[in-house]
Amino acid sequence: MRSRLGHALLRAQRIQGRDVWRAVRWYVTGTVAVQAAAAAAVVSVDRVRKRRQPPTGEFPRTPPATLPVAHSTVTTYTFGADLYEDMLAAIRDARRTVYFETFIWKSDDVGQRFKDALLAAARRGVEVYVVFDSWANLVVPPAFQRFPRLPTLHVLRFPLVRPGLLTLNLRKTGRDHRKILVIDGEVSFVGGYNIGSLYATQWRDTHVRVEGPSAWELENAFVDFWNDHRKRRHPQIPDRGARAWEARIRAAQNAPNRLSFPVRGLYLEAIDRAEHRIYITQGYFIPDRDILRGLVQAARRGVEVKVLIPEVSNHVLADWAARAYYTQLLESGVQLWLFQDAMVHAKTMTVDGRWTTVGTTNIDRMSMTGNFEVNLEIYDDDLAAQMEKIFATDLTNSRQLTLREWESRGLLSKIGERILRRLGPLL
Ligand SMILES: O=P(O)(O)OC[C@H](O)CO
Repeated sequence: MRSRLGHALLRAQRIQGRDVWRAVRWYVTGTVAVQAAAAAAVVSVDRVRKRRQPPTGEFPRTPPATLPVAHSTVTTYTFGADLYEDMLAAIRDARRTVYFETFIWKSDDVGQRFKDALLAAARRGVEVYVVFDSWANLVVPPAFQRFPRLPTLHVLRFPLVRPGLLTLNLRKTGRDHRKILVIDGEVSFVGGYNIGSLYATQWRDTHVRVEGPSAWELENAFVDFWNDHRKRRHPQIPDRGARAWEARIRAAQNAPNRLSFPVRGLYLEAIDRAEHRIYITQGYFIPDRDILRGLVQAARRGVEVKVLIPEVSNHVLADWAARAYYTQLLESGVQLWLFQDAMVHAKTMTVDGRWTTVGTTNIDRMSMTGNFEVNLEIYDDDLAAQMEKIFATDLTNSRQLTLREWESRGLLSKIGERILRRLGPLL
């Protein structure tokens, strides 16, 4: 009797277990299908809109400015053509070493000029080290990604497949999202600019050039990455340790292989310290809960918080994922400014006119805790003033999104946002 009851209970449990499992499968499949449909709809509408009304790609420019910072100089760039000319000139002037690292490297005119300049440097005996990300350049013709064999040219294609994704080993995940150029250990560049003709004139981005002892910060960042990821055929670069201990200019490197993500920490710290103002410029702005809370708390304690993002970026899904946070930000008093007519792709922040960061790190999950990134943090009032001047110029090309406008958006948008907000952690 007891065993018959036991069997019946067991069977009932099994049936219930199967039902639960089936319900879970339906829920997951349904959710994914709804998200895929919403994403497809948003992407299609965006394509049509951009075809009908392509962005003009015009925006006010702030000319490059060079300022003394600590014992070095820092030059700010906000227009790609200016930056690329100076980067190419620096490669042409190189005497000993060129370290060049980029996420995207287009095969267009600008990309070809960089390739030619790097090859010319290697041919005249300069040791040239090149790193670029395979995933980011999947659409670039393979022929462009091939280089002649030269004893002074060392090329590292950061691998397409990152095995950690399959083995759940965080150390073996992440894309190389960095953009660095270092010449002879004396001049270095970093910022948001990838390499390509579009970025030369039609995207608003920010890069800096550091000349002097603090150029070492980015040299060291390159050497660390190279030595950690080089193949057996690649020479090791001597890591000479800190030639500059200068606290006013420091590089922070996000490095999944070291389980180290200090750029996120420097953002959180600086936001936490803010007393007067925080100005952020970002191409993709999907803050995690701590950055969001930091900004909300800063605004609530009376800090003027302004976030400048593109009205329409080149990644419409990132735009939609970002919208999930607008209500909370606007309600707490954070100002959202939408850049007009062009993509703004800079990754910068200034706090209280004292502290600046410029680098490659977006405020999104992939950059903050996923990819290899590098940012400079700079404590200097004059540089912060220059960055605030750039920010003010950008605001003249932006419109403020008010809470009232945001709240009056249509029901369809609200539904789309709810569905697409779950993509945030993937971006
Ligand atoms: O990944 P980022 O910030 O360099 O931006 C790259 C662009 O989105 C390319 O589509």
